[in-house]
Amino acid sequence: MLTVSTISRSFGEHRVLDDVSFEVKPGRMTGFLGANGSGKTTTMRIILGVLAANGGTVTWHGKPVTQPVRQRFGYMPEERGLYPKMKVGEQIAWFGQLHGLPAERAKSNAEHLLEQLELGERAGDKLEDLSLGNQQRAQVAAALVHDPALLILDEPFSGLDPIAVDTVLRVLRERAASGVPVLFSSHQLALVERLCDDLVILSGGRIAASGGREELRTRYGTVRYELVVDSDTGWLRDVPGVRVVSMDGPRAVFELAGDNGARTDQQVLRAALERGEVRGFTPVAPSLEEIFKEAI
Ligand SMILES: Nc1ncnc2c1ncn2[C@@H]1O[C@H](COP(=O)(O)OP(=O)(O)OP(=O)(O)O)[C@@H](O)[C@H]1O
Repeated sequence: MLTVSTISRSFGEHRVLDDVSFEVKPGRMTGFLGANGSGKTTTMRIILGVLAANGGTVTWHGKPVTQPVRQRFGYMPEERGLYPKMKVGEQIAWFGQLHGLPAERAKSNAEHLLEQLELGERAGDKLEDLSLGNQQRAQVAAALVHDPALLILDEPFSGLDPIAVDTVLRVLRERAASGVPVLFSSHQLALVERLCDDLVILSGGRIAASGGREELRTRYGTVRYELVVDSDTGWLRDVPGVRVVSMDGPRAVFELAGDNGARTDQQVLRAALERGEVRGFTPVAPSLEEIFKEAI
């Protein structure tokens, strides 16, 4: 497990990170969210030792992160760092060797990864001859080629089409399932919602929220209910304590005012049944977008 404890960092007078603590757990995909400039990349650089913290610690399985430990981390930086003129396959294998793999193993890992990322046929091409999306897949391969014990990925899905997102996602999930903690930043909330187990949300350099996705759903965001009846739902507007979010004939989405929702939702259901047939009555969990807006 990676543990970030009370790290802080300033650039001049600007305090960019303030008392940031969170964990990245084995076998889990952790989404790292925050508005532009909230400090995600700075945090990742500190984890990787590219940048020093002004205070706080980063530990791996409870011990300080030393250079040999860091060598086993996989990092996809924000500023993509592959060589445009070098052939993709050779380049990925070379990155494996840089991280300490023997040449043969680096080569076979590179071949396997490029196949998995559906880039196998482009292994002999120069990086600059690939489309931007395919270059991005090659970046993912470079971060994974040495079978890292931890993965830190800065915006791995930006600029990928939906098919490529699924391909990269499959590869990352496989690594997570084998026990590797994965931390990735993204601005694509719908995507994060679909694929992460845990979330860390930064706001202005501080932790705004962190924890399991489902746990955050119950902690943040207001539960809504969807009611579907045979006739019209217009009467809902006159029920005290009910705030209608949207209404379309027989279908309405509403929230309950106050914290006594458990009883009141049943009262609304009974009121609906008194008026006729009820076809659906379902709590609607808040979306990650709602959680994000509420947390920051
Ligand atoms: N080397 C630096 N010198 C001065 N300021 C810096 C430096 N690196 C980062 N910053 C500042 O720190 C703040 C946080 O930047 P950071 O790149 O960590 O944010 P981010 O959450 O990754 O943003 P984005 O989502 O836009 O990538 C920004 O205000 C940025 O300008």
